[in-house]
Amino acid sequence: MSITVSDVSRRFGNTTALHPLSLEIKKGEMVGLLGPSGSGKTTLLRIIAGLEAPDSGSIHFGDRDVTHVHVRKRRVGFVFQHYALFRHMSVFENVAFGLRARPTSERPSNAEIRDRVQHLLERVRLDALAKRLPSQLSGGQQQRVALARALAVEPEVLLLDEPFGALDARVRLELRRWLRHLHEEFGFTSVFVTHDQEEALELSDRVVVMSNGKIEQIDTPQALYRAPANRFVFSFLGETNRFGGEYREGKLQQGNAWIAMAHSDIAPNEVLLRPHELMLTTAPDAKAHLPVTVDAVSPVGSDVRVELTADWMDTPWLASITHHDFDRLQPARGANFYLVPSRWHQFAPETS
Ligand SMILES: Nc1ncnc2c1ncn2[C@@H]1O[C@H](COP(=O)(O)OP(=O)(O)OP(=O)(O)O)[C@@H](O)[C@H]1O
Repeated sequence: MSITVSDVSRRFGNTTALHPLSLEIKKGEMVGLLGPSGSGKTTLLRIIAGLEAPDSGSIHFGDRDVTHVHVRKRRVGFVFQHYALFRHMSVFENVAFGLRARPTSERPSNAEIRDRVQHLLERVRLDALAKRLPSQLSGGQQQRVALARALAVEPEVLLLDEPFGALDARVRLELRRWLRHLHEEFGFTSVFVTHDQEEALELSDRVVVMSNGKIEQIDTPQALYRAPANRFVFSFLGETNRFGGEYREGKLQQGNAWIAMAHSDIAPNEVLLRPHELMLTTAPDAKAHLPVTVDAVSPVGSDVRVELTADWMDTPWLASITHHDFDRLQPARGANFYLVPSRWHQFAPETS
């Protein structure tokens, strides 16, 4: 089922939660709505679900205009972070609930319900726990029940609002993979809300980046990361170091620091750099003079993250260096080095 959002807007009193925006989600696609708190992600999801009415615009599922169709008749499945399971019902009954609640004419037989629930519980690897109550499950297991419950009614559209928000990092990672597999097996169209960049980039076919009730960019994760449309998208998608200064004599300068570069009309006074685009060295380069002092070192992970300070910075910078360079340079707290950038980025200033 494709979803078409056309010129949808929504205000709450004086707050504009959504400026008129449009979005086309293809059948079978998995789309992540990504943005900072208050950017309008949940409002957009709730309007697609039918839990909230837009002030203007329309929502179509395929050719069907569902703008004024009640949530119960839209045949969407939900998984919300705080959309708790029924506490007094077993895992099995929680998953069966949506089927049993159907009007008699549409309700499957008890045997069919049993088979379908059984199959779903196997898919989420909870068949052994079918008789337990939700309180006897871990948080990750509960979210798997919530997903099975949403899928039991065979929705063509699955909507998820921060579904794994409350879980620890490892369980999150496991559930993400598992959601992706189910998505491919069942072929539904999914829209999920997250403020976690990594989650959006890993799960989505396309990501919708939002800020202040507007869509900043809609693209595949790769295209978003490689070709961000603007400064906001660049900054939001990954850690960013900022060098601000004045352009003089072929260099962008700030205090005793400078980077040699061609003049830029779009952003003459600023460049942005990712942590992995910086090299830590013991001597300055002919193209850049960026003296820094090591403030903290975190050698956990595939790279070593080094936090750096200097008088010429607005806020501390982050460089990520290889373990090999870390062993060679031994950057202890308080030690002085230079940074050599391999690449930088320039964008027009943000307007809002
Ligand atoms: N029921 C409501 N009444 C008043 N204001 C609301 C209501 N729902 C949302 N808003 C406002 O609309 C804006 C968008 O909120 P929304 O919940 O859609 O953002 P979000 O991107 O999902 O944020 P978060 O990640 O914090 O959930 C915010 O400024 C919010 O305060």
